[in-house]
This record gives sequence, structure tokens and C-alpha cells, in this order.
Amino acid sequence: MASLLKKAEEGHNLLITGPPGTGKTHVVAQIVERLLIDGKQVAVTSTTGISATILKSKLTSIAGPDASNYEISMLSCKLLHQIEHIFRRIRRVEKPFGGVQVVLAGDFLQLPPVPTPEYGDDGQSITESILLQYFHCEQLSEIIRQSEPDLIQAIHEIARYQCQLIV
Ligand SMILES: Nc1ncnc2c1ncn2[C@@H]1O[C@H](COP(=O)(O)OP(=O)(O)OP(=O)(O)O)[C@@H](O)[C@H]1O
Repeated sequence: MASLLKKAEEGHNLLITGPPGTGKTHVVAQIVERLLIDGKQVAVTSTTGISATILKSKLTSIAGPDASNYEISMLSCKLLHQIEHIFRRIRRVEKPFGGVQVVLAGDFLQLPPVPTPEYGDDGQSITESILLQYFHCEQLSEIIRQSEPDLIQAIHEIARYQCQLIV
């Protein structure tokens, strides 16, 4: 986590992924708090109401324009590109995201994007987006929420569609 906080403070765009319980929400909350202490403006969004509620409960203060987006597996490629375009147009800065630092977090093995054909959005995941070249990507792997070895093994196996645990 220390290295992620350092990267965030240095202004890098971050993509934080990992299985359930590896501390993604925790580290995003820490990053937000740290950037606020550094005097930056931070906007936090989420693709689901429940994850926004969980994240908000971990934050003591929130304020707009460094951006953090949580539950990133549900963000479609099209929407990410639209956000990038809007940031560039509004700020009139020809850099990725108009120079706004962006932190994305989530688990691509959890909920996928919902296709919205009426907006021409096929629901493609951001994993193939060319914008990811502008991100420092880090995968968290240590499951912190659970301590039981069997359960942790089952979580990893479920994520790989290989669960063999029978109760
Ligand atoms: N560095 C840490 N120090 C102490 N506790 C931590 C740390 N990281 C995570 N935790 C705790 O571990 C639990 C799981 O963390 P968290 O909810 O951030 O995981 P997650 O990866 O976001 O999970 P999910 O994908 O299910 O939302 C929480 O209770 C959290 O407070």
C-alpha cells in the first residue's frame, strides 16, 4: 500500500485491481485522504450505489478535480473514453484526461459493464482500452478480509472458476 500511496502522491494515474477482500476499497480511501491532506481536490465516483456507500463510509472528508472511480469492472470502455474526452475538452489541455489524475479500482472478475445499445455502448470492458497505457497498474493479491486458509483458497479458486471446496 505504501508504494501505491507514493505513486498517487507523485501524480500517477492508477489502476488498482485484485480479488475480493484484498483491500482495494481501503487503499482508495487512504489515497483520497492523502491527496486531500496534500491540498488536492478529489472527486470520487462509483459505478454502483452500494460500492459508493461502502467507500463513503470509509472517508472522513470528500470534496472536484483529481478523480477516483471505484468498482471499475462495471465501467465500459466507451464510457471511460467519453470521460477522458470530456476532461480534455473542459480543461482545454491536450493531455490524457486533460491532465487530471485518475485512480481506478475494482475487480474485473466481479460485475461486468452493462451494455446500453441505445447509446451505442456494447459493454466492452476497459481491459482492452488504449487509455490504460497511461496508468500504473497494480494487482493486490493478499486477501485481508478472511483469515481461514480454506476459505482464502476457495476465494482464489472461485475467481479462477476452479472451486473444489465442498461443505
Ligand atoms: N492495509 C490494511 N490494513 C488494515 N485493514 C485492511 C487493510 N486493507 C484492507 N483491510 C481490511 O480488510 C477488509 C477488506 O478490505 P476491502 O473492503 O478494502 O477489500 P476489497 O478488495 O475492496 O473487497 P471487495 O472487492 O469485496 O469490495 C476490510 O475490513 C478492510 O478494513
